[in-house]
Amino acid sequence: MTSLTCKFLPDPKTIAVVGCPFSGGQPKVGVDKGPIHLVEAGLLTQLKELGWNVQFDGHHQFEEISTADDPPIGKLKNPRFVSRVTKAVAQVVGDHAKKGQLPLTLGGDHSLAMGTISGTLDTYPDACVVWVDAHADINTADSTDSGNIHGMPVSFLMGLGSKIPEFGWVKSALRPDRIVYIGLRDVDAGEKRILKENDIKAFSMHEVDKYGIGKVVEMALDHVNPKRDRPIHLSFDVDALDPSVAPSTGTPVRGGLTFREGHYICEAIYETGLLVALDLMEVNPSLADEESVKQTVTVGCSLVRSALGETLL
Ligand SMILES: NC(=[NH2+])NCCC[C@H](N)C(=O)O
Ligand SMILES: [Mn+2]
Ligand SMILES: [Mn+2]
Repeated sequence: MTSLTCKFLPDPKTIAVVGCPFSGGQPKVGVDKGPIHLVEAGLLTQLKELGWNVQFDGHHQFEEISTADDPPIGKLKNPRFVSRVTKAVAQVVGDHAKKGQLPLTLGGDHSLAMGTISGTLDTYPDACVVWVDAHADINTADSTDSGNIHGMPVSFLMGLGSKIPEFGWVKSALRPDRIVYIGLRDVDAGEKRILKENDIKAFSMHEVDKYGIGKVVEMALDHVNPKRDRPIHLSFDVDALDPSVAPSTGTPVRGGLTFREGHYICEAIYETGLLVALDLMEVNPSLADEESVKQTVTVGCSLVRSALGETLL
């Protein structure tokens, strides 16, 4: 058994698995089945084998807070449902973090990160976020074309754009200099402007090609965590990986991270000993054939293991 290094967590080191079968932040059915497939693939046992105490309260049921009457607010789709679900997730993640546990949130679509990161920052105001994704997910209510809220959680967390009363519970707790992106390659024109205006650090696939993943992760951490003393929230959208590696996801974009580049990021974050929360989002087992689903779920489990202490040697 390995000895787990996580400076902010008391012994026994405990993971609280937060299963979030939720798809309201985007239009494709099936992403709500992601967490069920990840757990059924044996993820909880795999984490126990790494030496973690694993607590799983079952998948959260959000049906009771869904609402039949949820017309768009401006362009935003399912705004009330997304707000209620992410608010509940913020509470659960925050409660686990305050108990000294490491919340592992299994999505579900990436709008859930509005909740997970709120819960983290509520517990660790000094935390920084490493966001691994093909997309920046920083559209505002004004800049979005699609109206899909999974493309907007970062702007909501920063308090950018027009205020939507329904999301009034979200504090503007995320500072632009406390997030760094890795893997971007499909960023909307409005998002590019928002990233520039707010001076947000991003390492796109161009930088991954240019410097290599080792250097990129080092530069990313130098930016958000120069003294390596802040807690880290890692939010991993599986579509950061190339579609040849993780095909079953709602918005695949070619030219993504290789299998090893994705795992390297997770390993390097674990090695800091500063990880306090982890999201794995956007696994959609209803898209693609059976073999591709299995491949995507398997790679999702192994990314999580890498971020939680699995080493190659
Ligand atoms: N979490 C994701 N997969 N996000 C994709 C977002 C795509 C696009 N930028 C949008 O705002 O609709
Ligand atoms: Mn994405
Ligand atoms: Mn995303």
